[in-house]
Amino acid sequence: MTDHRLAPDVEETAAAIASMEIRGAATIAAGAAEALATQAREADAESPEAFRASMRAAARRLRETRPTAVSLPNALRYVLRRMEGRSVEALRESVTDAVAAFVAQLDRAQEDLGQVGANRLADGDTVMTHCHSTDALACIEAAVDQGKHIEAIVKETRPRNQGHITARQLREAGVPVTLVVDSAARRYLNEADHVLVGADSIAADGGVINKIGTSGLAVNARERGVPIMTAAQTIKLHPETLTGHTVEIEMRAEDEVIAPETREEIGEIAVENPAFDVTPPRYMDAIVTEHGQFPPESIVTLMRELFGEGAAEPWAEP
Ligand SMILES: O=P(O)(O)OC[C@H]1O[C@H](OP(=O)(O)O)[C@H](O)[C@@H]1O
Repeated sequence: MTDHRLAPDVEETAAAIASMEIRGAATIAAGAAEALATQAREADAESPEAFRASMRAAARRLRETRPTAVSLPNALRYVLRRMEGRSVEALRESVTDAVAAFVAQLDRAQEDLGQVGANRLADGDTVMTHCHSTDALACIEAAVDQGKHIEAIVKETRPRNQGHITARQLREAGVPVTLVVDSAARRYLNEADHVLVGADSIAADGGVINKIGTSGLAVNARERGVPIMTAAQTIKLHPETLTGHTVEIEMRAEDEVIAPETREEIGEIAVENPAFDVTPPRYMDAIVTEHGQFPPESIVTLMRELFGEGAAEPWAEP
């Protein structure tokens, strides 16, 4: 492998993230970090500069896969900022150490926020979920571990039906599950004590960027008086929003919404498939992180503390 060539694992991981075989903000972050570790191990760069260039190229390839979950650039930034050393060997080691530290931190953060989220749930509660979020599931699983009986109403989450993954994992955790179509959510809010969702990005104003349908669910939950929380480890905090940038919402392929043959039968129509939406902070009761729970409007203080150094792009060509 020469200097700028990407390790096959980087290409494979990038393709898997784009196709959503690897999906979910935290899982994407871990997958991307691990691909950087493989790049570091397999790069046969002859000079430190060539090694650095090959790491930047790998990070650029991973960065371009999906635009919305900020955990991806945050992971790449975490690793590249810790790349240091005067020799290729030293650089290599700094990258693999950074990746190991990053992945350990992700796991720890999820465990810690799970405890915080679990404390908000009471024995006998029914929780409504949307999409599939490992951070959100950590809260329910921790509540079950605390000995609480929790039941779940799981929205299927069109078009990709990640609700099926949630349903399976909750069943494995011993949680009784009722699966409903997305449009049944308001009706079933009558039976829910909490709505619990994950996040792909959290903006500085406390806006929660999560799977499409979250904002409508939040408005309905508020109308019904059901509290809604988002479980989001701090890797989901979006540093660019500190300086007024907005979060790009991914538009996915039209054939995720309608099969080409069916569309053909209908005739000339437009189809749009945004993957995410933004829930304004006033409709969200709490953001649960590994540092405790926050009212959405105050998340900016944590963001400044953890990401105040800005959103530089260490993968850019110098
Ligand atoms: O990090 P965790 O909590 O696992 O997932 C966070 C979010 O990532 C998912 O996006 P997608 O399915 O990749 O589009 C969902 O929107 C979910 O709430």
